Amino acid sequence: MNQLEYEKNIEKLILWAKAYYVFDEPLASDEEYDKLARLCLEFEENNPNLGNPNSPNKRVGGYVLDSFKKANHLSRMWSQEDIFNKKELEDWIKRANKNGEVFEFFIQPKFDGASLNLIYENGKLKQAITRGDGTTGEDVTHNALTIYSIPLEISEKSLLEIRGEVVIKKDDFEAINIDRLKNGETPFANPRNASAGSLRQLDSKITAKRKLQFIVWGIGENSLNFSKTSELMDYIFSLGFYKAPMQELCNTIEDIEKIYTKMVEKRDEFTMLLDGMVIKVNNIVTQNLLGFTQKFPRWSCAYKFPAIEKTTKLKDIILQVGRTGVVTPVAIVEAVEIDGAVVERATLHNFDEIARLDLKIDDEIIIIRSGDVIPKITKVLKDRRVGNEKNIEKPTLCPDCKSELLIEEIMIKCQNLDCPSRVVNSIIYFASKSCLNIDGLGEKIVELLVNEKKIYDILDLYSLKYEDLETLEGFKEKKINNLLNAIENSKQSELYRVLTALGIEHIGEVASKMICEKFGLELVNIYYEDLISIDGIGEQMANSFLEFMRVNKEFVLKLFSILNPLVKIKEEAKDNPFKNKTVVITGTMSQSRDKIKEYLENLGAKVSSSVSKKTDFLIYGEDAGSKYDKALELKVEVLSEKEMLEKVI
Ligand SMILES: NC(=O)c1ccc[n+]([C@@H]2O[C@H](COP(=O)([O-])OP(=O)(O)OC[C@H]3O[C@@H](n4cnc5c(N)ncnc54)[C@H](O)[C@@H]3O)[C@@H](O)[C@H]2O)c1
Ligand SMILES: [Zn+2]
Repeated sequence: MNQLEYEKNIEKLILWAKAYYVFDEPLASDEEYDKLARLCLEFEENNPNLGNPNSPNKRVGGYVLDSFKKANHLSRMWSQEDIFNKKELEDWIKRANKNGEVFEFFIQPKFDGASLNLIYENGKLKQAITRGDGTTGEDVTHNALTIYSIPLEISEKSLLEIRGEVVIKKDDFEAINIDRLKNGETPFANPRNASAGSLRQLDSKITAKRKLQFIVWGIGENSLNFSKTSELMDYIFSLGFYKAPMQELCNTIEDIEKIYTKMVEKRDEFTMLLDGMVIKVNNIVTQNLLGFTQKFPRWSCAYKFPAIEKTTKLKDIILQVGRTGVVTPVAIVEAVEIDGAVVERATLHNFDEIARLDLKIDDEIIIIRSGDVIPKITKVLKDRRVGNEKNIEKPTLCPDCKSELLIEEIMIKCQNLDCPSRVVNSIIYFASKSCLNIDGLGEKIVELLVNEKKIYDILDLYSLKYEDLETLEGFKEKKINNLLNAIENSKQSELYRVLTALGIEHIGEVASKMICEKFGLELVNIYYEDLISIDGIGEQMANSFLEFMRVNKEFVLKLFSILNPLVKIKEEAKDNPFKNKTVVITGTMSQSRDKIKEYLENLGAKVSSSVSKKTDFLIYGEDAGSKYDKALELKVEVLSEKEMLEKVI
């Protein structure tokens, strides 16, 4: 990189940092930002006189929003030096530990959110300030007051700065984005941007709605007397701050690596987003000797996890037709490796999402893949457009059977029941695990059977013969027999599985079970009133079910006669004091609670898990806790296990 390129890159970094820190709307993935920052750092190290004083490598990242009152921290806030692998870990330790002492390390998860400094005076929360540039931040005290995990009062009376991360649960993040979409606002790209954006609101009513959490990770100004960070932190947790899981002590690089591997494995189990772990030298005297660079403590570093967000390019959109005829767009992207997997596709749900993202073919995009969730596009990098990106048009004809598509609000549907894609997908669904569980009848084989015109619908499966399959490529004796056996064995499945397998819109496994338990094979003859009388079946479900039966009754009867499904009708319970009553069970009983639950359900009771005004009885065992108190408060009748049994006899 020459000086001109360096200056250009610094300009870019500053622009990206502003977008990220000030507007909570990144213009790049973290990985791209970190890469560029490192390249610039290399230049700065090789050319100490040419470095730009405003380089993000030389300062703590944040900028302060003008609309807020500014406030100073009592002592400086810092960033963390990033490391990405074992080699960098070894280098960091070598730099920190010049004399080769035995270091003890204190390790904490690094939650990704917004940094916040809380000033407590005389045990009272006095001020809450965002990190800003490390010296001055935004005064967000009014918003901090709405965060339940920030105590307003603590028992420590000396002047104390408590530092932590304001984060948002992954589930709450999804909910906020759904809400923002409804209001026509752009969704946040990730939970970090969502927490930073929610903390920096002028109207604290908005912050209050966002369910922010505060996770303490350290302190600033203080007069506490501890010799180890781990002991200091235990004291801070004892003041009433939330203690995150996995705070660990260790001595060797190998142990640090073990903890790292464990934390990476568990990362998806955390309810909040983690982007690494922070390693701190535990001894506070050593910390003071090591001190700080311009930007971070020399006695700690952030060991980053593999990135789950990457930048790539949208190559194309393909259309998939599901079993119900819904046409779903799928993004085909330039292959990119994310956390060990090569990603080439991302879900898009529907055409509204394409419009909302303002996505065009050839756009550069940020894509996220975390855990087992299907990759998703979180952001279109519009400032990188060059002008020849192509619009994505809504289809009017089915990509498979070419019949005209029906546009139903945000859904686009192929209505042709014989559409090959629909047929294939409905057979795949019919054979799937939660339906008839026909082993060996997966996607590829169903496609082959339909394409080779061996079957046209579900019923044809049951008239397949050895000779039909013999001629197909890859079908040898064993495979043919296994498949035919699996199909034969699916006869006599439970009725509710057969009903579920039909894939009637809005009728899933739970609804199927309820309908089958009540009506058995008579379900083909029932009326609206019959259906709606089942608790849990609403108008939409009833209509969908009846419409399906109106059109497909003959087909269903034929299927029943071939399959001869197993019918289990639940007998109506005899009259008793618990019939049709809502019951809650709490505490330890003479038998397992599941047994008691089953017993009550056989009596016709609905067993619920929480006490409310609608609860008729609370049955309690030993050590009954808050549910018992709540029942008394709501004047719900409470019965011991013995009293319950006496009532029935
Ligand atoms: N995508 C972009 O355009 C863009 C732009 C700027 C910065 N960034 C990203 O932001 C990061 C740099 O930001 P940063 O300087 O705020 O650093 P950082 O967020 O990586 O790390 C420092 C912060 O970590 C937090 N933290 C969490 N747990 C902690 C713990 N246990 N102990 C101490 N601190 C803890 C603190 O708030 C601290 O301020 C980079 O990783 C970069 O990728 C991205
Ligand atoms: Zn079609």
